[in-house]
Amino acid sequence: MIEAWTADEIRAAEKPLLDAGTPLMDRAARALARTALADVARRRSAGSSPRLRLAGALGSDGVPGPGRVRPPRRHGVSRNAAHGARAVLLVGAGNNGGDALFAGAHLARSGMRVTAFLVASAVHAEGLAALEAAGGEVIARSELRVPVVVEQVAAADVVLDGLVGVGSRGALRPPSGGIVRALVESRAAAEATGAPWPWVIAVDVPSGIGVDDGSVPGPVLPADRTLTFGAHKPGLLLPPAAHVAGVVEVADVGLGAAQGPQVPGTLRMEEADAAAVLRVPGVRDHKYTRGVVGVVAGTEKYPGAGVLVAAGAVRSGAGMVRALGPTTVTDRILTRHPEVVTAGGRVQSWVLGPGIPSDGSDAGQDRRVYGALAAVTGVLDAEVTGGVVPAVIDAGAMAMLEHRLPEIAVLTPHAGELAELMRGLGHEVDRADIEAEPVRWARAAQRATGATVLLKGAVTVIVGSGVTFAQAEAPAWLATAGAGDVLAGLLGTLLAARADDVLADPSLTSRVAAAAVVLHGRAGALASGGGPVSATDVADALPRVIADVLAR
Ligand SMILES: NC(=O)C1=CN([C@@H]2O[C@H](COP(=O)(O)OP(=O)(O)OC[C@H]3O[C@@H](n4cnc5c(N)ncnc54)[C@H](O)[C@@H]3O)[C@@H](O)[C@H]2O)[C@@H](O)CC1
Ligand SMILES: Nc1ncnc2c1ncn2[C@@H]1O[C@H](COP(=O)(O)OP(=O)(O)O)[C@@H](O)[C@H]1O
Ligand SMILES: [K+]
Repeated sequence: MIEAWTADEIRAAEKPLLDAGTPLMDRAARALARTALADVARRRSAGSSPRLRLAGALGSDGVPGPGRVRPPRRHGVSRNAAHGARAVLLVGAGNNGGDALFAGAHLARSGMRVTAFLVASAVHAEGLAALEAAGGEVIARSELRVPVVVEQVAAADVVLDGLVGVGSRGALRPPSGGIVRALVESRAAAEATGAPWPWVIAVDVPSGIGVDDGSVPGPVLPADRTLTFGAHKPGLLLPPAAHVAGVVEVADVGLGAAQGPQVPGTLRMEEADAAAVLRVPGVRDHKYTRGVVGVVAGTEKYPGAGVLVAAGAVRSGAGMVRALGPTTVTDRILTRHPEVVTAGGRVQSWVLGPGIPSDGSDAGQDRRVYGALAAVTGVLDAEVTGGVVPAVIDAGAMAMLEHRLPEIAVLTPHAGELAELMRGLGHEVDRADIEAEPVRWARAAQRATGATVLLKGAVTVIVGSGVTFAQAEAPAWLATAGAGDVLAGLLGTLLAARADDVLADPSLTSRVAAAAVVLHGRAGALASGGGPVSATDVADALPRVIADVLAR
């Protein structure tokens, strides 16, 4: 599990070390210089075409990549390959600028041509002296001209963004904001024309992101790599800031795991954590102990949603799937999945709403959803409903909520659906507002409804009470019709398998939901293999992904 530490938690962890004289900045700067040297050497030895230069930060759809966490490959590159390369340092007033200056001094001593642009009249004095002593060029705040910065950056091999780190508050102020805005424009022009653009390394965080909340309140220079110190910060995991962080790597400066937050608020689940959520059947199990998933999905208008939910549930190992609906839907489900049962009966989880429009055009499906919701919320007697069970509430079912939901209910909107849900709760929001501040709105929905909220996107966020998971394993190819239906079925299966545990400890729900998102993203990646993927392919890849995750 990746645990992110807030700015305050980082400061609290640093304090005793700094008081004891631990050279944290020295460690940070050395790690930064090592990374910059290795990146420049690797790119030079690979021979960087303009396309290659941008490949680190851009996804296939042209949107900066989701900040995947993977270690850099450093072995086998010669440091001499960086000799004569140009580095530009963007240096702010605080310790973040200090890191960049000290790292720049190392780079200059390694033979790189280093230019530092100071955006404040007073910067880290020792760092500045170190850079000057190493022969770096320094452009003072009073001499700063935006076109010159843009020109130098465009001609550089590597840029270290040290404008602001965990001391950041709000959008970048002048002159940093103006410089970064101009650089973002220049980068876009370079991308359009295929002109070269340097490798950008963010020092600790891309300057200008909301370190604790993942917001992007103003201009931010997208990084190819973020070298963050001590621990991840929430903004490196959460969208939209995660999209401008590039590849995130943690430099161990010796903060020590013991001094982190007691209860980390922002997490990223890894494969081993997802494996721990799965319930593997044993000799004493039969289909009912493994969990029955009840599905109310699909209508005459959208029958495929029922088929895809069933596929997600069956292929992820449900003991049994019960699909309820009109025969136009259930016949199609049976044709594709003869193992599905279409008679009513007890279930351990519900999947409600995919393919059911909120226009009331299928009264039968609406009635089934209302009945199941009554079981989830417990408003009807257990004798009638068969008892409270966890649920996935998707698409049309999200428009049918009449009561406050328990945490064992998972709402699974995409941004458009969350906007609709929040408008129904009296908020003036549209899809763009949700996309600009997905975490804020997912948390607002969690508070307003009581449910666990799983907001789908390139980075999917799962909000339970007091915890947010941010998962980024899905390739952009997964943005295809029906992929969300497969996720709903998969999550239904995981909830049914862990229904007793989830009922005993509802806070487990967000963990189960995050595991489903991990498996779904992995299945999308496996089925895609770098190319297009259909929702059916994703469901078909689930058995292999689950086996792989369990085997690790
Ligand atoms: N505390 C330590 O000893 C260590 C800190 N480290 C570095 O120090 C950083 C934190 O240093 P600081 O606490 O000095 O804070 P920062 O360097 O992040 O920022 C502080 C400065 O930025 C300005 N600032 C804040 N918001 C701004 C905005 N929106 N626009 C423009 N300027 C803005 C402030 O006025 C202040 O001058 C970390 O991110 C990390 O890079 C590392 O060296 C490791 C050790
Ligand atoms: N840019 C993207 N990169 C990766 N995954 C994405 C991206 N956009 C959407 N997704 C994922 O694709 C799936 C789409 O689901 P959804 O919008 O519900 O589609 P549908 O309702 O047609 O099934 C979700 O799992 C979502 O997280
Ligand atoms: K920075």
